[in-house]
Amino acid sequence: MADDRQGIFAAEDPFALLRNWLEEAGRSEPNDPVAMALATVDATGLPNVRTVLLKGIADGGLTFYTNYQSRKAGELDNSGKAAVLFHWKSLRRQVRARGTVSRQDPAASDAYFASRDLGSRLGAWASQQSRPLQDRATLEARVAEMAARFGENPPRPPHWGGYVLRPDCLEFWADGANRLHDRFEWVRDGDSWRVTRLNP
Ligand SMILES: Cc1cc2nc3c(=O)[nH]c(=O)nc-3n(C[C@H](O)[C@H](O)[C@H](O)COP(=O)(O)O)c2cc1C
Ligand SMILES: Cc1ncc(COP(=O)(O)O)c(C=O)c1O
Repeated sequence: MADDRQGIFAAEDPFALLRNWLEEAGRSEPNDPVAMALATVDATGLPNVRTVLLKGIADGGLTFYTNYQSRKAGELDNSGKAAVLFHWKSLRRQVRARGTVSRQDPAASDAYFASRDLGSRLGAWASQQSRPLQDRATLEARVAEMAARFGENPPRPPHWGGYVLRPDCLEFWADGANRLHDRFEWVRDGDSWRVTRLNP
């Protein structure tokens, strides 16, 4: 097969390509260029999806942070699998990735948590993410309680931290005229990647 993967699709590996596209999206998207839809499945196989922010790309993994007692955490821990999707409307491009997922090394989660602003650190203590909440005032009272308990230096809550998604398949898509889009799928093949152009 002729290798016609050039221009915006040219890269040595899919993570370098994703970084390039994220950099472009950072210049053109009005908000949250790192926002990605995170898909999981529940114990019955029913899918679930919500947005999270990508916070790092390293060693073949994509990192995001959340509450370890949330609905998504239950599904991630249970299945060990996930998929993510970026859609940058300003670029008319999308990227998807799927693979295995595991909790991040606690020391790395500590370091990221420490970099967050104080309000968000207290918020992570206060929010029982995905569980019912009686009213807004209850949440605000919990934030005040946590502020009184921890002051300026809250440690990372045991119920909050990172996940690392290690994709074995990523697809890069760019809009084309007449819906004849360009698509390239990268599939892990041992230590390297096999790239296939797909029909639009
Ligand atoms: C742009 C955007 C970014 C978000 N980023 C995160 C995130 O990084 N981590 C997170 O836990 N929730 C994030 N959320 C909230 C989630 O979409 C979701 O509502 C929450 O995590 C609860 O999901 P769950 O009940 O499926 O666990 C974000 C929402 C939006 C719209
Ligand atoms: C509940 C929640 N946790 C985590 C994040 C992302 O991490 P950070 O707040 O550190 O940017 C978001 C971003 O919207 C969020 O809504």
